[in-house]
Amino acid sequence: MTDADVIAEFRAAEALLEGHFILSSGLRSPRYLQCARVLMDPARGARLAEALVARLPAELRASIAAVISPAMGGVIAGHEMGRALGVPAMFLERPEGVFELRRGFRIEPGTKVLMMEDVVTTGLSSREAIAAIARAGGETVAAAALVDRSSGTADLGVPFFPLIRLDVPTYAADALPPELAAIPAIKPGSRAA
Ligand SMILES: O=P(O)(O)OC[C@H]1O[C@H](OP(=O)(O)OP(=O)(O)O)[C@H](O)[C@@H]1O
Ligand SMILES: O=C(O)c1cc(=O)[nH]c(=O)[nH]1
Ligand SMILES: [Mg+2]
Repeated sequence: MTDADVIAEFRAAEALLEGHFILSSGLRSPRYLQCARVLMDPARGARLAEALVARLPAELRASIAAVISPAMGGVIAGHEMGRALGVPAMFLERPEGVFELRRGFRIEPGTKVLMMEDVVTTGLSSREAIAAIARAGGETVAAAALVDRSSGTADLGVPFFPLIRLDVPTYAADALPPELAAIPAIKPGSRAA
């Protein structure tokens, strides 16, 4: 799957949003990749996950025993990666503010895990998820995401395999360009402000 194919999937899902968005990090952006709209079509989600799995080096792919993803955005993406890899898929939640495995999800000590995100902007959520996997006893051998919009700045501390890298502007809240400042801001994600 080429970058143009991936963008066509996002476009077909009406997932390339324009406006004024408050991101998980608090940064502002005129563009938002709404992966939930991409993944609302299970066949599309499966196609994208299979394309991403095909990009993983064979040795790495064979080593992955579980996929763990941070809720909410990572849940369906991680589930589709679990299906494509043929391994269990679990997710992390943060009802107390810190990611943890709940719902009876558990892993054996040393389990080799792929951490799957929908979108990486600053990489903070991914790093928090990887730390939670370590607390649960797992070893994150790689990270993956549908979209890396960090412009190469996100350091996750493990090999990182995004399906597509997109250069999308972000701004500090106190440094907005006038055209963005003129539009009311919305916050689509679930991280507490
Ligand atoms: O790389 P970062 O700067 O951390 O940003 C990316 C994160 O932001 C979004 O989640 P959000 O916290 O908005 O919540 P959600 O997954 O519930 O939508 C997205 O799903 C990633 O987890
Ligand atoms: O950084 C984020 O919070 C973010 C950006 C984006 O484009 N899409 C998304 O779901 N989250
Ligand atoms: Mg998220």
